[in-house]
Amino acid sequence: MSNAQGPAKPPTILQKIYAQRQRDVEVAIATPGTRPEELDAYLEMGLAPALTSFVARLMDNPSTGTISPSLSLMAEIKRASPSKGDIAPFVNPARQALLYAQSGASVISVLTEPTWFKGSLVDMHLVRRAIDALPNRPAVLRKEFIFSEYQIAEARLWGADTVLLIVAMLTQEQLARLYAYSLRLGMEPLVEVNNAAEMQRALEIGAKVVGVNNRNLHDFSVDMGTTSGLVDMVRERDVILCALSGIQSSADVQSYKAQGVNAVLVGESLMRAADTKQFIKELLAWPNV
Ligand SMILES: O=C(O)c1ccccc1NCC(=O)[C@H](O)[C@H](O)COP(=O)(O)O
Repeated sequence: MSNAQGPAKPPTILQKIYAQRQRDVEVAIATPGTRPEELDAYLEMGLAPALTSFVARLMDNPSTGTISPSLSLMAEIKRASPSKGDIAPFVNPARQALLYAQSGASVISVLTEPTWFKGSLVDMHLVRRAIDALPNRPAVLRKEFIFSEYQIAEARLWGADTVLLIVAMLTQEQLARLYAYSLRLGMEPLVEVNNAAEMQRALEIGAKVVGVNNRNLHDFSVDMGTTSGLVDMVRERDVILCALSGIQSSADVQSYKAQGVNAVLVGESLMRAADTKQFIKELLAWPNV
């Protein structure tokens, strides 16, 4: 297809995922039992489980209060991805979450997108159930491509403490509206950015937790300097800064720590680790874990 501007560009992976998720949500909202009014009724009945504070949990890790405070870990459950294909398709998310929790993770991120990541709300719910009774349990993040209040209500009902809002996918009006709705349900979102303009948009809505994705979601390229390049924009602000994607070694983590980054989100390298606990021990170098 072409127009006056020349041939139409093929959709990026982010656009493809967004289009598929719109179709998925249309089916869910038309299905008896999961219509929006039913989700609202469950929320009004107080059926969503108790929340833990994402912000408080991110500020707390096994090195908090020591002479060498380090950054916090958001540990991800990731069966597959568009860039890598299958990573750990047969993982038991509940068991993996327990390993993460026992290793000192502050947050457990669960990809719930089914087509490219092979995730689900069932995975997230079972993660929540597995860690629910632990003292000072990690917060649960619904890692999703969110464009509607409906997905945030689903997240809250199925046990999330926070949700991901990807600035690149949303208009500023949508971003502000979804951010406000998430706060109304008691969840401070993780707002994801990939460049200075997106960081500016996140700061404009008053985001308290901002994640810089080192992975460009349009072409899959990973640049670990993406986070470093945006650190100065939040230095004097009351913002928790997180580095997302591509983190594989303690050198990566130490470098972000030195730059003032507060947390790292790690998926693939944790899912591929032969010994998850040992890997986290080496990666984060927290005392007493
Ligand atoms: O991981 C991908 O290939 C991907 C492609 C398109 C959109 C999102 C994608 N990943 C989501 C994430 O942000 C990562 O799962 C997360 O940051 C962890 O990254 P990693 O440690 O590199 O697995």
